[in-house]
Amino acid sequence: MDLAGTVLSSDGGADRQPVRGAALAATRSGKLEQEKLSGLVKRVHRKLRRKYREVGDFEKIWREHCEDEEMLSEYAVAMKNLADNHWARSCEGEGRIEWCRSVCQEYFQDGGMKKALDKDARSAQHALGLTAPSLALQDSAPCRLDQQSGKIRLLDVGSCFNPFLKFDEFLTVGIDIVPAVESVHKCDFLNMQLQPPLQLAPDAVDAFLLQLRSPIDALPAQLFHVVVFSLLLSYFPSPYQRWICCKKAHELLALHGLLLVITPDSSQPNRHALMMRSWRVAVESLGFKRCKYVKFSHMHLMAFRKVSAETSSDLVSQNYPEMLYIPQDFNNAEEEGGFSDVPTPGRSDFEDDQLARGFDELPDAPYDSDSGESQTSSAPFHELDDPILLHS
Ligand SMILES: C[S@@+](CC[C@H](N)C(=O)[O-])C[C@H]1O[C@@H](n2cnc3c(N)ncnc32)[C@H](O)[C@@H]1O
Repeated sequence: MDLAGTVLSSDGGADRQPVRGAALAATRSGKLEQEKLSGLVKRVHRKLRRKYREVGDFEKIWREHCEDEEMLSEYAVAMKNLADNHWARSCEGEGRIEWCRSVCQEYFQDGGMKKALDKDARSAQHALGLTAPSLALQDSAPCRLDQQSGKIRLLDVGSCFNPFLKFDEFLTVGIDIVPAVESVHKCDFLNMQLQPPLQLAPDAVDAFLLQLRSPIDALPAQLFHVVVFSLLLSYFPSPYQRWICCKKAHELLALHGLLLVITPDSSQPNRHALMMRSWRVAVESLGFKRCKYVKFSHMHLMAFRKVSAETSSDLVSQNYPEMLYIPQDFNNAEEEGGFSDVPTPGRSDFEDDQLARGFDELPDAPYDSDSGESQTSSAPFHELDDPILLHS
């Protein structure tokens, strides 16, 4: 191999060698750029966590964080660049968006919602000891999609570059503290206010969404069929902010709507089984029921149905917000480069029991643990292959 990476061959292909060398060089420089961009994103996450640990006052550090426009703009450009030029080019990174899309199609368009409601009704009958079909089963009319446009109203929180905009079946509202593209509205979801639900016909609700302009400070409750948190919750340095987001999502969703949560984790499926069980309990406590859970190489992907009209937030008897933890919440060594993915304290009997039960949770990729359906027959899901970013 010469200095430019040209490989000598015996088949007279010397004229192809410079091309191959150039391709190798381009791949290498692409990788380097990807690492640089991922590093920038990762540094922003780390800085926020470090400040939270040092200062403790989340309101204060969040205000300062949102005021640092230069840093946030660099972050937004880096995320968009990663999506456009690195993940998209190789199909990496598209997986999570395609997964969200296919879950919505199955649920809203291919009878998934009706199946879920019928199942709920059967379980309720069973619990009451009934055998004959009851009214509940016959009347399980799903929340109707807009009769005019038939579009699925989707709120993408932390949208950055608006990845759902290109899909016709969605009426997408993308929001972000620092939008990377014009179609995303500026909005801090943590501080966004909720208004009473709109009392409008479905087509007027669509018109309302289409006329929204930046910045968005408030949104009416029960407005959306889907809320997406794609790589959002781990942005926050404390479980409490994750909890606030999930609670708000519940309030913003129509009954039977879906919350889709994607969170990074490059470890083996069973490594954080206890953590994912904990997330499930916390999110379900708000009035959701998890209906899908898959683990890709670098992330967990979960779908929760809104099953109760009321948003319950019983913070007294259980410490639900704390249950939305991530390994980095406990990791003090990450700044020194001694990043270890998860704390490893000794376990109590109770924790052992919880851990054992956690293993019941696990999807055996590509198996979907909650629907009980194999995904091998569905369209292939590509996985985000950027452990550098995902370990941030
Ligand atoms: C890791 S990026 C994920 C981008 C995109 N959803 C994806 O899956 O590639 C997290 C995004 O969440 C945004 N974000 C963080 N806190 C937010 C908040 N309180 N309200 C709205 N967006 C927020 C960030 O600005 C950033 O664009």
